This record gives sequence, structure tokens and C-alpha cells, in this order.
Amino acid sequence: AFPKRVKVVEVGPRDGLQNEKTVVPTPVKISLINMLSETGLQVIEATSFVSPKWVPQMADHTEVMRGINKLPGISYPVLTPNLKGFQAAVAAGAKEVSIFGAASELFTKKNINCSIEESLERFDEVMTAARAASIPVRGYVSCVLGCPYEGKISPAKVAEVSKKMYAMGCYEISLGDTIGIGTPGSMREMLTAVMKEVPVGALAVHCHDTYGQALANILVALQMGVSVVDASVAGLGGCPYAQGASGNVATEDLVYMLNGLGIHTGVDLQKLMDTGTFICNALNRRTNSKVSQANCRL
Ligand SMILES: CC(C)(COP(=O)([O-])OP(=O)([O-])OC[C@H]1O[C@@H](n2cnc3c(N)ncnc32)[C@H](O)[C@@H]1OP(=O)([O-])[O-])[C@@H](O)C(=O)NCCC(=O)NCCSC(=O)C[C@@](C)(O)CC(=O)[O-]
Repeated sequence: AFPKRVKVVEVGPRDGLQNEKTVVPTPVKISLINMLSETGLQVIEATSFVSPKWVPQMADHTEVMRGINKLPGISYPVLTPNLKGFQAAVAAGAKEVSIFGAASELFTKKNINCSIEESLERFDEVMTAARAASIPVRGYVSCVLGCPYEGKISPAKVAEVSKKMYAMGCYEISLGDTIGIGTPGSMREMLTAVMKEVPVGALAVHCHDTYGQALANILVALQMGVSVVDASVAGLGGCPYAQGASGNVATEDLVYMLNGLGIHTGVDLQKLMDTGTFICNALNRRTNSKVSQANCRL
């Protein structure tokens, strides 16, 4: 049975813009987030407090956090890979953060320059500081259906890392198909393993659409009881440390599918499409949302 409501986690301003080739001006980022705030979304991932040497696109994190209109009832989480990032995020006004690990050793090394074990130690420091500051922490696990460096990743490994991050105190674990390589079959197999270790109510899926499988994979996750789905307006995005990874599922396409299933999101599709048009015009790129391409009038 499908869930009655789905929480859509908008990751475009972070996952989307971290991968743009030209630097996106800070006012454009702020306008994007402010427009998204008017669409009915409850969660908008705003930026990352990562090293500007590693991801120059997110170097203006503090200005973005200080510049946006933070509306009541909306959470604006940010990525924090370590204590330094966490402290900078809190100083900039973040009220929720995300730590990001992976089920692949090589990806972890390329993305955050340490082993999985070391990453969990760093995350523990963030968790301790977050607990003291009453800041909720979301946990990402990348490469859950395949890795750009290691290839196949076993569902058991995904379950093991997810279990550890959940046990650490993450309120939600977002399972990332970083390179969009999964299929409904591998999604089902992976979720079956993870759901033995983490309650389904604490799981989210984060599907890139590189192989055109994202919506199909999300549908399987919904059928298995997952009710939190990450998405990116206009299908922006990718990971700078996963070459060739294309954007996330477009939020417009996700909301269109959920509307069709009668699943409540609270998101206004027309306003979302207008926001997609805004950012695509600003970046001089074409939308990856099929729904927007069809110029659907609702
Ligand atoms: C984790 C580090 C910092 C380790 O990077 P490192 O080089 O090993 O760090 P270090 O601790 O050795 O420090 C080196 C320098 O970085 C500084 N530094 C240290 N920490 C920070 C910080 N937080 N913010 C700003 N600066 C920092 C530190 O102060 C020092 O500065 P220096 O003394 O040389 O001037 C680096 O690897 C990094 O920033 N990686 C981020 C990579 C990233 O953002 N990837 C994209 C997000 S993940 C993703 O997209 C996947 C996801 C979540 O969407 C889900 C999916 O699709 O699968």
C-alpha cells in the first residue's frame, strides 16, 4: 500500500547547484530558495558547509544561509562533513544539518577523503555537538545501488552503514543512488536488507536519474512504505565526486506522479514549475523535468 502523504525533500539548491560548471551568483541561489519556500515544500536543503577547495560552488554557504527568508514551518538543512562544518553552519544560523557517508570505501575516500570507519568517527563528533545544541541530524548513505569506483555494492553493506548512522542518532537515513544506476529490482533488494536494520519510517530515497530509472525506483520504495523522497527542482544536479552522475529526479515530475497516485505532498506544482523556469533561465540551461518540458497547464 502507498503512504497517504509523502514528504518531499528539495535538494536542488545544494545537490543541484554544487555541480554547476559556472559559479552561480549568491543572489540567484537566495532567490531560488525563496521561491521554493513559496511552493509548499517543508524541507529545502540550502547549501553545504564543506571545504571551498573541494566544492567551490558552495563557498558562499554563510551568505546563502544569512540571506534567505526562513519561513516558519520550513526546515533548511545544510550538509556538514565534520565538526568544523557543523560549527560554521550553526554560526550561520542552521537549525538542522546532514552528515553524509557512503556504502563504498573508494567513494568515501574520493568524496570526503577518509575511510568509512574514519567518516563514522567524524560523524560521531558532529552528533555529539548537535545533541548538545538540540539540532536534528539527517544521514545520507551514498552509492546504495552502485558506485562509480567500486561497481556493485552489496545490500548488506548498505544496511550496515545505515544501521550505524541511525544508531548514532540520525532521525532519518536518506539512501542515495548517487549514479542513478539502480533498477526497481535492485532497489527492492537493497530496501529489503536496510528495512531489517532501520525502521521504514526513518528512511528516505534519493534517486539520481542518470539511467532514467528514478521514478520507477521511487515507486518501488513507496510501495515498500517509504514516505520521504528527495528531489531537485528542474532535475538539477549531480555529485562532483561521481563523474557522469546526472541530476536528481525532477521535483516537478515527482509531484506530478504523487498527485496522480492521490498522495498528498502539499506542494503547488505550478509554482514549482515556475521556480524551475526561473533557475533554468538564470543558468541558461534546459529543464530536465519532463512535466515542465510538456508545459503542462494544471
Ligand atoms: C570533508 C573534507 C573537508 C575533508 O577534506 P580534507 O582535505 O581531508 O580536510 P582536512 O581536515 O585535512 O583539512 C584541510 C583543509 O580544509 C579545511 N576544512 C576542513 N573541513 C572543512 C569544512 N567543513 N569547511 C571548510 N573548510 C574545511 C581545513 O581547515 C583545512 O584548511 P587549510 O588549513 O588547508 O586552509 C573535504 O573532503 C570536503 O569538503 N568534501 C566535501 C565533498 C562534497 O561536498 N561532496 C558533495 C556532497 S555528497 C553528495 O553530493 C552525495 C549526496 C549527499 O547528494 C547523496 C547521493 O547522491 O549519493
